Amino acid sequence: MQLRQHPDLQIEPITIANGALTLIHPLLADADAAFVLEDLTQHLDWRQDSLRIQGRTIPIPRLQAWYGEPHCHYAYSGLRLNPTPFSPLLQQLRHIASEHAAAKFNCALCNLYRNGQDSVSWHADDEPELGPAPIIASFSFGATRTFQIKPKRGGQTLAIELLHNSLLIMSGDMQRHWRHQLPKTKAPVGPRVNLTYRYIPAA
Ligand SMILES: O=C(O)CCC(=O)C(=O)O
Ligand SMILES: [Fe+2]
Repeated sequence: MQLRQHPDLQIEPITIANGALTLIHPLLADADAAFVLEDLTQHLDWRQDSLRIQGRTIPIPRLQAWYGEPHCHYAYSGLRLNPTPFSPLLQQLRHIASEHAAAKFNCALCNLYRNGQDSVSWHADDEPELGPAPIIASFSFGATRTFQIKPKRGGQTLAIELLHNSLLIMSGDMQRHWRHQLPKTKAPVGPRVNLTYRYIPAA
């Protein structure tokens, strides 16, 4: 299936100091976005990973999957993930991400937030293998969740609502100067799929 762009696609630059953020919504034609949500929820290689913290094994509060080219090993908080090759659908989304971000991508970290108790805590995607100023293209499908960012050196937290069928592009010095998180919520929310496309050069 060939994904179609939404006829009312809007591109909104979000001004922040020391970094760049662009939010695109609505991204895909409504029926295509519904198909993508269903397909990714059903068919990605979702895994429950755990972290070892002070000798204890803690399941991370979301399911994850790691896709990309064979050299794209990804070390994340003590996990080392081997990539699954992109499916045709993930290839198409990679292409859409590349067009909007004017950048190439060769891997994608996928997150499934099953409900409001799933989350990702404060971090920056500043691993050395991503380079000094990584461009990250982050798709959202499913439940609306709040994405928060705050400057590493302290200051106010900003909140951005990530709606179904949106694409958030983080670039410039964003990962160097800011952290981000997706907090838990007590509100009753359904599942949300997030895909973050990244680029890791071959060694
Ligand atoms: O779910 C999101 O919108 C953010 C995910 C994220 O920050 C990450 O995977 O690095
Ligand atoms: Fe992140």
